[in-house]
Amino acid sequence: MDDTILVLNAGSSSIKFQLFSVGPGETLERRVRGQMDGIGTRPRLLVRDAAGAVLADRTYDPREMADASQAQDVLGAWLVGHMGGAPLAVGHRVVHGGSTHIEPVRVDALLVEELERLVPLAPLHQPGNLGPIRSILRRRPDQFQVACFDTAFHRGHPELADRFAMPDWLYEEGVRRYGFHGLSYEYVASRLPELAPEIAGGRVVVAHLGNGASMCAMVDGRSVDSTMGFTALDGLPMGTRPGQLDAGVVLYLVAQKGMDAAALERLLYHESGLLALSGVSNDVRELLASPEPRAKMALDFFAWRIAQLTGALAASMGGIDGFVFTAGIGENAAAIREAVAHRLAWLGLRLDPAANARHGPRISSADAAIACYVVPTDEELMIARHTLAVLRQR
Ligand SMILES: Nc1ncnc2c1ncn2[C@@H]1O[C@H](COP(=O)(O)OP(=O)(O)O)[C@@H](O)[C@H]1O
Ligand SMILES: CC(=O)OP(=O)(O)O
Ligand SMILES: [Mg+2]
Repeated sequence: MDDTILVLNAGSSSIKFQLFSVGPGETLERRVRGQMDGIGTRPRLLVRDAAGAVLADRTYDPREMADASQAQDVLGAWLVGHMGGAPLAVGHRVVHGGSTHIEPVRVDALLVEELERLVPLAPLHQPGNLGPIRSILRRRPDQFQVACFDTAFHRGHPELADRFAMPDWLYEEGVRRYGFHGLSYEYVASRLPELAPEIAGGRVVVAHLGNGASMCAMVDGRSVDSTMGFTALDGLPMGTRPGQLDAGVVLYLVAQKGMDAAALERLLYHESGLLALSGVSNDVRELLASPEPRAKMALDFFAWRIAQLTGALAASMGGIDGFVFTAGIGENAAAIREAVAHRLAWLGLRLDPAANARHGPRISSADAAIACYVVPTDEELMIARHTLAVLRQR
């Protein structure tokens, strides 16, 4: 196992992992790819080898896997049993790096302590990211571990995109628009020169549509704006998060409804979004299959907000040359892509229905003014590249 890199990516609805072997010339070759999802509802562990053959496919009783920390324990046990030894390094996605942590960095106890302070800024993710780091640090203190930050790719934003219109002291203490899904955007940016050379150097909106969803304004492969802000609550509506919200709603809930921080956190991170609008599910697969009018309304709301915020990001870039869909919904839901394109027809986004149905890569029609692509993301590969680089710098 001493030539492998293990990568863990804990998202809001899943824990993904991949095992890579480091080949000659520092190439990374995927050996195993797995995912634990449906945590709390229909927990399922699905693991495949590089050729796609299923290595494990197990479902669990939701009562024995009600939260992410139980899922981590089960996954940890599976990995220990199947990896046959310690990897060269473990790379982790850490959703919030705050204003000080930008570059991927080797993990030590002090770092974990600092990242722990950011838990209130990413309560849905940071605990799930730090749990495995802490547990490996405890069991195998010498294991080389690297933290890669979801906020890093956005740290070069111009001042206007980095600020709220609020007093300076808040900005100074870190109340800024960070942006997230940066590892995904960084990976997409690395793929564009090969997959979409005509837009790679131009102005591109990348839509990362998963259970968490955001969009990035990318100019020449660099992020200049994002729909997410201080936390992963801003911007688009998501599985269980509302997206952009008038701050007056929060004041009203506190002053008139007596909600405390814990109740607000539950409402804003777990009980809003597509789940609340539809009353059916946070999972777009279920919403697409549902006959409920509210499920259709929730999906309309999603597409409408994506279209609206595309206008905002295009304004940040002074125009738009390309649009890229990625992540669970963006890569798989042709109907959502079609609904977004329909609402952006005025901007010149038009799809080729056959290409859209086969999920790309290029899905825009020949007469479209904006080139449109589906680019499957690979946050784990991005993390593995960073992890190897930090390991070699040692
Ligand atoms: N075939 C599909 N059709 C529509 N939506 C899908 C499909 N497959 C996955 N999804 C959506 O993708 C979401 C998960 O995306 P993913 O990027 O893995 O999320 P996260 O990393 O936030 O856990 C699911 O909630 C589901 O709504
Ligand atoms: C930042 C974020 O929302 O991540 P995810 O989509 O993995 O939940
Ligand atoms: Mg994700």
